[in-house]
Amino acid sequence: MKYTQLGEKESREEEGGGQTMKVGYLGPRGTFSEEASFRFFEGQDVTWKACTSIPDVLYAIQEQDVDYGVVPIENSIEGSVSMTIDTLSGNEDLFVTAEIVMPIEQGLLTNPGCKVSDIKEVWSHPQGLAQCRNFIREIGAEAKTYDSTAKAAQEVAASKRTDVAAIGSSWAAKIFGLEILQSNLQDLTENHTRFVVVRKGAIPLPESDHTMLLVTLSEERPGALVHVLNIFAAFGLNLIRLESRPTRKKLGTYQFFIDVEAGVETDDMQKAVSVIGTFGHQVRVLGGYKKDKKK
Ligand SMILES: O=C(O)C(=O)C[C@]1(C(=O)O)C=C[C@@H](O)C=C1
Repeated sequence: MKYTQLGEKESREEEGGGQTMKVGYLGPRGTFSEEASFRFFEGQDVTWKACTSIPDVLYAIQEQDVDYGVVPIENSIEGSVSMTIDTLSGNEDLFVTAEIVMPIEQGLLTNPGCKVSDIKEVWSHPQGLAQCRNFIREIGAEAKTYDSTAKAAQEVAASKRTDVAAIGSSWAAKIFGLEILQSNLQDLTENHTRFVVVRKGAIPLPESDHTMLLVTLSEERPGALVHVLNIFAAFGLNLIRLESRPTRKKLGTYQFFIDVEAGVETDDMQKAVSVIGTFGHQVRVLGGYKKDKKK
């Protein structure tokens, strides 16, 4: 039996399936999240739900309004998308099943008849603004945040103003009838965002080759984190990401997001999780994925 990247058996017909999947993403139409979702679910029978914010995508999964959600988790220029990792860590039911890596090209989107020198404000998602910090400073514009790059584009179009611009995708420009005054605005040409596909409840992920964990140390003492890291090392497990985030319970206390280069189902991975647990540390498997090598 073959499994999909979502951990489901590939042949739905065999099980009398064939039903449409409902997938949520950050809307409105024209976001990078929409493009990532379309790429990942290409060729599958999907009904789409455009949500108004990243947490809304994750809440829609939790409330079973959608079967899957696609959310950005990390950008090569700006780092983690904290809204995603904090909502994931706060909701025990959410489970990561796949990864999508996509190049991000930010454009300056305006109503027709606009010049760069006219622009007083640029509107975008905080990640879009952060990726283009140098450009915004150079033109001396004020930055205004929106829930998504496409929402900003929609608002620029609705305003009909010629002294504001959105930062977003060429796809959003097309949808909202905007001009692309300048392309590739991001501070560095290498600009990739990692998205994850999330569902409610854990499932087997036999094809995964990476595991995402959330570790909370049993106590704050010298060497506690090193102790956990040594357990991974003892099982020969390579860590590709280690990030601390506030627990949001008490100032100065942290939890650790760890990506391990091993499938969720592998023996070493399961043993490492269990050994870490026996020392009183909390380990939650946030999910797993097959590395997206399309980058
Ligand atoms: O606003 C969008 O278009 C999104 O899909 C969100 C998002 C993000 O949060 O990182 C996705 C990719 C880009 O990095 C910029 C914005």
